[in-house]
Amino acid sequence: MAALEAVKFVKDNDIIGLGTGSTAYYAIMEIGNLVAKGLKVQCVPTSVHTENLAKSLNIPLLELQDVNAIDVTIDGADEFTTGLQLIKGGGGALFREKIVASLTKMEIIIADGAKKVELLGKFKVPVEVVPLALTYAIQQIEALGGTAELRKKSGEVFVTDNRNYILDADFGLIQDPALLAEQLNQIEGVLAHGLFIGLTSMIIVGHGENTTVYHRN
Ligand SMILES: O=C[C@H](O)[C@H](O)[C@H](O)COP(=O)(O)O
Repeated sequence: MAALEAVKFVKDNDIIGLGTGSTAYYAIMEIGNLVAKGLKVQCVPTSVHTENLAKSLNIPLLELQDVNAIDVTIDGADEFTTGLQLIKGGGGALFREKIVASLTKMEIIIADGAKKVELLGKFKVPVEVVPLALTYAIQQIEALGGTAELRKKSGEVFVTDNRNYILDADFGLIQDPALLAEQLNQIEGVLAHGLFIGLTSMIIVGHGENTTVYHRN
């Protein structure tokens, strides 16, 4: 329901950012339906997985490096506050998602109500790190009071679409996400992290057949 509500903001001739994950999937499927019925949009995927899904639906695509601005992006989140702060990157797509969000005029997050929190941080903060900087980045995260665990999938080190690693960083409940976001940005070798602060226009939360919308103040 949240995905269908979000897709109502998509108009003919828009450039649309396509998020990544099991929630964004529903929005991409709906955009595919509308494109098949004649909607004229061009889309920017936030991951290789989303790119492949969009191609399978014949959704016209643009390369991220060729785009100056994006009208609407629909993406998911791993945690959110009603103040529109997010943790993203549970699926490892955080870097492209952050570039796309930063280029986007209306960033719409769609999520299940169970992801709503008072304070971010129960979900570990994904930090994408250039492999050479792994040990240094772990030291720096520890110096900030966190612990960092190298993400693995099926027993193998998880490698992002950009050929980097993910550290899942635990800082406990985060009192000042904007400050932590800046501190993580200062670590050499960190490409991006999953704290999305000041990037979201609205969050649409699905509850069964109903939705609740949180707007930027
Ligand atoms: O890297 C993945 C993205 O940030 C997703 O938007 C996030 O992990 C939420 O995914 P899902 O909708 O599958 O819970």
